[in-house]
Amino acid sequence: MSAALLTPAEMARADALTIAAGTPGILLMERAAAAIVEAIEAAFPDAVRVACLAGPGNNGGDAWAAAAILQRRGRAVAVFRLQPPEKLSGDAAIAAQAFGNEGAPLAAFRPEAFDLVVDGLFGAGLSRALEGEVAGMVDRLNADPVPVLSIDLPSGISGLTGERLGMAVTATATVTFFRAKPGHWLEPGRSHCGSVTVADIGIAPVVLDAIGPRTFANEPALWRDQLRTPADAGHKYDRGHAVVVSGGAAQTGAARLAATAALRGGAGLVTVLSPSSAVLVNATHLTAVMLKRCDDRATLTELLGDRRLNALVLGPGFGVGAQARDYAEAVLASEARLVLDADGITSFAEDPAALFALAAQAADRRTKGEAAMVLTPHAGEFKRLFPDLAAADAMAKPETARQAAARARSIVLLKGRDTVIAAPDGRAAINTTGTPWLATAGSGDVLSGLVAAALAQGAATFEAACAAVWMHGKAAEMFGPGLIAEDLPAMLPKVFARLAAG
Ligand SMILES: NC(=O)C1=CN([C@@H]2O[C@H](COP(=O)(O)OP(=O)(O)OC[C@H]3O[C@@H](n4cnc5c(N)ncnc54)[C@H](O)[C@@H]3O)[C@@H](O)[C@H]2O)[C@@H](O)CC1
Ligand SMILES: Nc1ncnc2c1ncn2[C@@H]1O[C@H](COP(=O)(O)OP(=O)(O)O)[C@@H](O)[C@H]1O
Ligand SMILES: [K+]
Repeated sequence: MSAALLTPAEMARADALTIAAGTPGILLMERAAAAIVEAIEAAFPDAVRVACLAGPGNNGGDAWAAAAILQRRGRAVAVFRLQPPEKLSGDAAIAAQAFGNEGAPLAAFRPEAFDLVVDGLFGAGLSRALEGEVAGMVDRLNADPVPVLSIDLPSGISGLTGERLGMAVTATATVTFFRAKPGHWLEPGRSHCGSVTVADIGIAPVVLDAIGPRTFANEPALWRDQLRTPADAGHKYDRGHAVVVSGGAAQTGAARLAATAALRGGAGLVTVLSPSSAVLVNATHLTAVMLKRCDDRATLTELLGDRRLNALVLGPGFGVGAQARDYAEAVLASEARLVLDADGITSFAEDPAALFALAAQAADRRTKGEAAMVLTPHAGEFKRLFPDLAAADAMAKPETARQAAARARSIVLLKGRDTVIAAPDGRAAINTTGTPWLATAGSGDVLSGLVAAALAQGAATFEAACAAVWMHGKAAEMFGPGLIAEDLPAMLPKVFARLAAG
């Protein structure tokens, strides 16, 4: 549960359960303020003139409380507030009254007069778009180079969806409490947060049992126990046999990228299935990856009769059409799990329901109805299978992916900077790794191969997809600038070493 993300409503429940169990709200606020000050001391030790912007709710209360501590520690603190202390209520009123002066109206705030700005305007309670005086002020603040530390969330960012409600603060750093929120990881929220620190304010993790969060940060804690390391006396077949289907002679590179990634990702064996027309070109480029001829569905079905071939990638460079549909049907009728990507997805654009019915039958045959297919669309491909969900602008990305997964009875891995992986049972994970250098031809093919590697090695379908996405992003981070798709598989040994180090 350490990877759980809490929606603002769930976080309010965590607060309420903690308060009901005997911790006063003002104590939580004081601890939140102490965590903010600690973050300031670590990141901005030399900031002398500090402005604390205080909104009308408890986010403002945190700002008043932090202002008091900063002042005691010798910083020159000024509070600019939307409401004077006497107009506040609850814990925020207590914190504001304890500060010692009334602060100044927000209109008097000038960013250029400060070394650091603490943004305590709105957090979890943001309920509508920033407008008027506040919107203008945020605009001026964002245009000024002064660093900003946001309390809980950059004001204007929805903790639920990561959306900008009107206008939003662009922070240098954000300190949130107990657990991060989806809006810290979903774009554009993620880009507004700067570095995110999650502070312990004494909320007991046991409250999560009552809350039952369904959204997670995609971190190793979510899937580490599903990954296998080769056993001392292990055999290559213990690590599964991944299969990648190649396109015709002019489109073979994508399959080979996926195949290399599957092998580096730990599958014991990897075979490229190639149409006759492309066998020669594939043969010239493959070494550890094996090659087999396959020109029709009957051959594929026969090959999959060997149950050791347990995970298959279909789609990269394959071509859109009836043969892709036929092959997908053959794989979903077998015991192997399917990663359907790129052209494989597009081939079902005219009849997504047919694909979903095949996936449902395959899931029904598996233990506990576990998904037998991972769909790996980018936004454009997603729209082809789920046009109505893609059009529902107001829906948060995890919710969109979750509804798609339920409909397709499959794991849906919706790519982008904030890739989301969702399962039919409602779990959704937001990825935490990656760099914009991943936006390069062929990087999606590598990802498909990595998913197949984790499936081949026996990971549960949701966890396999999550692990692959994390490792793919981590490989890009560790490689750094200048990345092309070929570099990703080569980085995997370092990614595994990082994972092993904890
Ligand atoms: N006791 C607790 O429950 C704790 C709460 N904490 C803090 O409390 C915050 C949540 O507090 P609240 O629920 O009071 O919510 P906020 O302080 O985030 O905002 C709620 C207030 O802002 C107003 N508002 C919302 N959107 C607006 C807009 N666009 N323009 C103008 N006014 C707007 C609302 O009417 C309400 O008065 C968290 O973000 C966190 O910083 C922390 O102190 C930890 C403990
Ligand atoms: N700006 C970005 N930041 C981080 N990751 C990105 C970004 N843009 C794309 N990606 C990732 O790069 C990969 C691209 O996949 P895809 O769109 O299928 O490309 P291709 O078809 O060229 O292989 C996905 O894993 C996606 O999440
Ligand atoms: K804030």
